[in-house]
Amino acid sequence: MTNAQTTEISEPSPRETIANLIASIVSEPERYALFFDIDGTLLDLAETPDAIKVPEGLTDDLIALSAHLNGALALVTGRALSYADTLFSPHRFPIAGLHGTERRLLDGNIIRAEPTAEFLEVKQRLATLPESFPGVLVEDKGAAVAVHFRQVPELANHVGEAMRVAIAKVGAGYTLQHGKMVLEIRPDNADKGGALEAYLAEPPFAGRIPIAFGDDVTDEAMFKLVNAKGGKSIHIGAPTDSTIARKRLSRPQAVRDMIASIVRKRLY
Ligand SMILES: O=P(O)(O)OC[C@H]1O[C@H](O[C@H]2O[C@H](CO)[C@@H](O)[C@H](O)[C@H]2O)[C@H](O)[C@@H](O)[C@@H]1O
Repeated sequence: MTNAQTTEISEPSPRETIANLIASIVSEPERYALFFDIDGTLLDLAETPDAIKVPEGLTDDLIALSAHLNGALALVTGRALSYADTLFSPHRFPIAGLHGTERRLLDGNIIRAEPTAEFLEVKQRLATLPESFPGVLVEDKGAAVAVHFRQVPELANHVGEAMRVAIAKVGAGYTLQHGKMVLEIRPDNADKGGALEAYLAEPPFAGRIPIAFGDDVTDEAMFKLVNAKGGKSIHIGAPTDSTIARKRLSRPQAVRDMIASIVRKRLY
């Protein structure tokens, strides 16, 4: 699906520009709730899952932005919640992990689907996939498993076939999640849209206009929910990317610049 409605917000537009979105968040923080995807949105993509870098200053800027919004800032990621926590340690943001299928509540408790015996067995078998397909990387995320082929794109079809067989064996309660150079098996109890909806039902998010930033297929569920609620959906990527988001930023650096700009402006 080509998105003819996506507008480049880094360039002036008659309706809304990145500058006036920043100005609104600076002057009326109580109106907005911000939701950020991590890989490809806050952070630049890397060759392997563990090679990502959190740029200096980003955690402090996110903490300041969160304080400005009275805490209405959440990370909604495909990463395991526990891993995402380590990226921004020691601060603990509200986080929904594994594509929205696990979520930390206000009281600190985490809701998550318990892995089935079938899933655990299949995960164990998938761990041996690199023996047959060198270069393929298996990421064990606890209640989900990702198989990456970024370093061996020529093996995409083989990974696809292996994952179709795997998901059939896992059976009920799981779904095959597509992503950037990756295929994952994750619980089907929720998605990123469901996670946003749950956040928007509780303080400090309730009653606010959602603004969601994301770059990947899994973020489309967030954009759908945000669009339905009259919020702002912002896709990170090229104008030709397929998305239902209504705004665009070109790359993670532009997201980080936007965050830094809000944080600096609110000080004056
Ligand atoms: O929802 P996100 O926060 O964007 O997480 C999506 C997946 O991100 C990671 O994989 C992606 O980023 C890697 C590091 O840059 C890259 O090597 C890989 O090709 C990308 O698919 C993460 O490893 C996955 O578990 C997340 O689901």
